[in-house]
Amino acid sequence: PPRDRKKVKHVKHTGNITFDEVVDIAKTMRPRSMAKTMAGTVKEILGTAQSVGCTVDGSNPHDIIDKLVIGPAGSGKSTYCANLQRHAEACRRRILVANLDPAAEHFDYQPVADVRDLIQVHDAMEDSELAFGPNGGLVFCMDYLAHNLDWLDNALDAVAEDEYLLLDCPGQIELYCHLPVMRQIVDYLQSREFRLCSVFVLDSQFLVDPCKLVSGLFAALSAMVNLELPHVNLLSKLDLLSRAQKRQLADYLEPDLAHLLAEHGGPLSARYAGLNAAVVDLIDSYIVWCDLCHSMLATSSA
Ligand SMILES: Nc1nc2c(ncn2[C@@H]2O[C@H](COP(=O)(O)OP(=O)(O)OP(=O)(O)O)[C@@H](O)[C@H]2O)c(=O)[nH]1
Repeated sequence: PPRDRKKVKHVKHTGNITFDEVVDIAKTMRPRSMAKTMAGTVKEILGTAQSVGCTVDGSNPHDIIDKLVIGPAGSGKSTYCANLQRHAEACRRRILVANLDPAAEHFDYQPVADVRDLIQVHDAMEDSELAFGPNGGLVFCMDYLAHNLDWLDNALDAVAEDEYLLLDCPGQIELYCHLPVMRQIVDYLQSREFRLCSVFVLDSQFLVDPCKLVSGLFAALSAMVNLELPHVNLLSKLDLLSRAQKRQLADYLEPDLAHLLAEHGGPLSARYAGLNAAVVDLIDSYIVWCDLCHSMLATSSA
């Protein structure tokens, strides 16, 4: 509100802005921001909104405390959940993890709920009538869960309102990109007052090759559009990057994609210049570049 700054103190802001407005403000403030990346500037703006009492899309910026951990197979979702739970324990805090992967064979966290108590992928594969293969079996199991969501509700009954919950999801990328099942689960959890955001775990190998980078970001983008949740991209396995790749990483965290594709997109890049320009435009319009990095090996994390 307009005010005389010298006379009117302790003004309470009760406004609301949309997340798109936060991103627009971050773009304007970027040259003055101390953050290394655009995502950092967005966080600065969110922090300011929080401190002046302004909500974002109707929620307090700190309100999101349940994370749907998604991403391609083997990208490190379960490892991230286990590490976060261990880290919380070391800080004398509590993070609960629920396993939503009916095909999980091993994970290193103590689950508060485990979908395998409802159905396992082997059930769908070994049933002589169903006789699914591993991928079809997993989709069948997730569909079964979506039709039995009261089970999930009961299993998560122990989770108090202000507790921090991670949902470790399966690695089949089609569940997030075009099948309706994860969206049904998300909608149900939101109707039960879970305040969700999605964490899309992406192997950092994706980030040091421009073509793989585009394909990884497209997968992340389609999950973001399909689930319509606040979305964070998280890079895993940084310890597996070579020294040279680690040096390159900074360029890829906030890249000039058009330049990267033109320089390193392979022999076809000139022929597909128009398509590449459209791809770059689409990604630039929707993705706030990721700067959250994670490594299983704490000593070599970036
Ligand atoms: N070196 C290294 N290995 C990792 C890291 N994170 C995960 N891994 C390894 O990558 C493999 C897959 O990790 P998971 O955490 O099971 O991956 P996931 O995404 O849960 O896998 P799915 O549930 O099968 O999709 C395991 O062998 C992990 O030990 C990391 O930061 N560094």
